[in-house]
Amino acid sequence: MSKQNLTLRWGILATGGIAQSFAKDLTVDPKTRNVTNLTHVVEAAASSSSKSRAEQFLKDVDAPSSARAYGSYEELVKDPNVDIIYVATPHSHHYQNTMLCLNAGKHVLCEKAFTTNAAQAKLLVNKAQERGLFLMEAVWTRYFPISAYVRELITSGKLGALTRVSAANDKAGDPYNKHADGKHRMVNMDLAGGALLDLGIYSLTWLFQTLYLTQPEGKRARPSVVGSSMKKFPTGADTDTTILMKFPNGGGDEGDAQGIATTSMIVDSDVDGKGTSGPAVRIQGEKGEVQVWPPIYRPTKTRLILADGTCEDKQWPQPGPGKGSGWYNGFGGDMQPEGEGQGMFWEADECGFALMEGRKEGRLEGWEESVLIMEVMDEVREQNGMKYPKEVESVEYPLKMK
Ligand SMILES: NC(=O)C1=CN([C@@H]2O[C@H](COP(=O)(O)OP(=O)(O)OC[C@H]3O[C@@H](n4cnc5c(N)ncnc54)[C@H](OP(=O)(O)O)[C@@H]3O)[C@@H](O)[C@H]2O)C=CC1
Ligand SMILES: O=C1OC[C@@H](O)[C@H](O)[C@H]1O
Repeated sequence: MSKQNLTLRWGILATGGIAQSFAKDLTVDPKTRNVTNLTHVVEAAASSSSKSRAEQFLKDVDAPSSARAYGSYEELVKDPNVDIIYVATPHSHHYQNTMLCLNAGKHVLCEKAFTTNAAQAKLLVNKAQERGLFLMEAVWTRYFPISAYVRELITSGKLGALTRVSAANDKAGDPYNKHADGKHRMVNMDLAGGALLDLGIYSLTWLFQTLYLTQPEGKRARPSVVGSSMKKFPTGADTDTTILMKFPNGGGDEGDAQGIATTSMIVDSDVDGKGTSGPAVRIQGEKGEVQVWPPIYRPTKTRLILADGTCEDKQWPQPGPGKGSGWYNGFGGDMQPEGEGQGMFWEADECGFALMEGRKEGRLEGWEESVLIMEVMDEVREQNGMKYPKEVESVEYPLKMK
């Protein structure tokens, strides 16, 4: 029987940029997004650096005074009052950290990219299945109302059969000047850096949520990578990646659709930060198209253009008020407009709804799709000779990481 109400007690694993944003978003009143049966609480946080860092984190995110601070992840997963853990470490560590949580019997929301490769992702899924635990990759964008609107335009037939989706997630970070030492997680191979896993995942997300998720469940046809190209930083991490894909039945009865996913940390999809560069996602069907403005991981504007003359702009502000920014993107910069929440609460809500309903997977990106997207990224890396260090791609557990 499903539960009627839930207070979800979160443990935050790691205290970096996105952990701050996520924890602050948990404090946004759920009623501002019409959620009345679910509340979130930051119950505990852990830092691998020190207990005092976790204490400071809890203060910074306005956690209740009863929240516990731990100086190791191992202590956090033993806390009996934590229901679910948000894993907010670099990609390189997701497999080890998530496995630690699952082994301790905790539900997990793990930041994107899910793991460094599909083999690791499959093992996490197997573990969650075996232990009867909830596990979801934190692709927050999927749970936004703007994404629901776009998917509905497709499934209702308003755009007609889809022919092509192109999606660009470009975030100029000036790595050659600012991160030439190669230590920043975006360019550091030891931390599974690179545009593909960090930014390209969102371009793929738009391809998949429009051309794959919209196909009837059980009948979703596996897409293929037709080709790809990469430019690399001296460390070996990709700075620019372009992927061409074919989605069988992505165009419904009309057959295949094409997907073009691009990503860069050299150029920007939103050059002046004001939207002047135009849309970064175009979803094109035989009756018209819908466009999505950058940044495509947190978009707030769409334009629907139909062959019948319709041209409709919509704004999609995030509910709030948020707690100000702790918002950090790969190369710094504050993306959160004043008064708005970041928007990470939608995925947090999904975790709560799933637990109330007894579901183990996310509604809008289940295990099969997360693994499939990792397989696509594996293939693109393979095509371009991009390998992470052995221990980073290892499936051995436990493995002491750098
Ligand atoms: N959804 C979104 O919009 C965003 C998602 N992300 C994702 O979140 C994850 C973390 O990114 P972000 O918060 O920007 O990263 P940060 O570098 O800001 O934070 C990462 C944290 O991980 C912990 N950590 C553990 N081991 C290591 C290690 N060897 N090297 C560095 N840090 C380590 C540290 O916390 P401690 O010392 O406390 O243990 C550190 O503060 C990534 O998966 C990224 O893709 C990032 C930005 C935006
Ligand atoms: O998930 C993310 O979204 C915003 C980006 O700037 C950041 O690098 C990435 O990790």
